[in-house]
Amino acid sequence: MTHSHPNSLVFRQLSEGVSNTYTYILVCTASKEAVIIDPVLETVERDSKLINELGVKLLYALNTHVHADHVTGTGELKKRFPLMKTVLASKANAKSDVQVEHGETINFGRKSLEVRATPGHTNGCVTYVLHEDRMAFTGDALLIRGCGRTDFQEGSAQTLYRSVHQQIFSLPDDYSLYPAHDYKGLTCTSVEEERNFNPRLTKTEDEFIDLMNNLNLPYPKRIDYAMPANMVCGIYDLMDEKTRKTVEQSLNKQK
Ligand SMILES: N[C@@H](CCC(=O)N[C@@H](CSS)C(=O)NCC(=O)O)C(=O)O
Repeated sequence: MTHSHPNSLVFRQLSEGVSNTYTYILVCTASKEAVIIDPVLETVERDSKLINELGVKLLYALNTHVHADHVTGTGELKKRFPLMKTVLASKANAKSDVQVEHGETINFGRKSLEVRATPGHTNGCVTYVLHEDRMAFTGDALLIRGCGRTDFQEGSAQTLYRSVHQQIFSLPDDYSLYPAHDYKGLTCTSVEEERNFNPRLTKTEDEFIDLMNNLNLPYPKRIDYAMPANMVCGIYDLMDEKTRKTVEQSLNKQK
């Protein structure tokens, strides 16, 4: 891994094409300590290879929330990097090594991610803010020109609207925003762009609630096994037998 400045960051945005999920790897170059955000089960092999090639020490695998559309890669990553800790918000009421609260930080080397609670898509959704590099990882709370749906997993349009306005749009204009998904090939946005051009979040709160309550989206195809699997961070040994078998079958089908 090459780097020019002791405080610099190595940053990788990785995509998974079936669920259109983005995974992020962040490395503090001074210490070579790293975190991964929202890894996906199907791409664990690829991500592990990259982590090894970069020669870094993976400290944490952070899930921005309990995903409903894909199985997290954190369980399989833990087998490959046994010292790594899984992280979820305590509000997710799930099993993880570390449970974070609003206002806490996750530290790797000289870098520090601030945890901001951004519920609404789910109760346990958080946004991770890396102030020194002017970046935030918004999970499904804020998507590029969109936002996470609010019709299951304790979703609430009013809560989401307030989360985005109070916790994400309150960041400086030039902060780059990285979502957990994009369905149109876009990769990154900024606070200023979303404050001006997000077709949902520029509406009034009442208009937003009305719009979100009438999206009528089909349920994610994998929700029935992805949610219970993600409630235990994708760790096979902690899954009930039916969930574990379904996860294994779905993985084998894709090989
Ligand atoms: N078709 C996909 C699910 C697509 C979907 O519902 N995406 C979620 C985020 S993952 S739960 C979402 O919030 N979308 C917002 C929107 O406006 O579409 C599947 O079957 O997995």
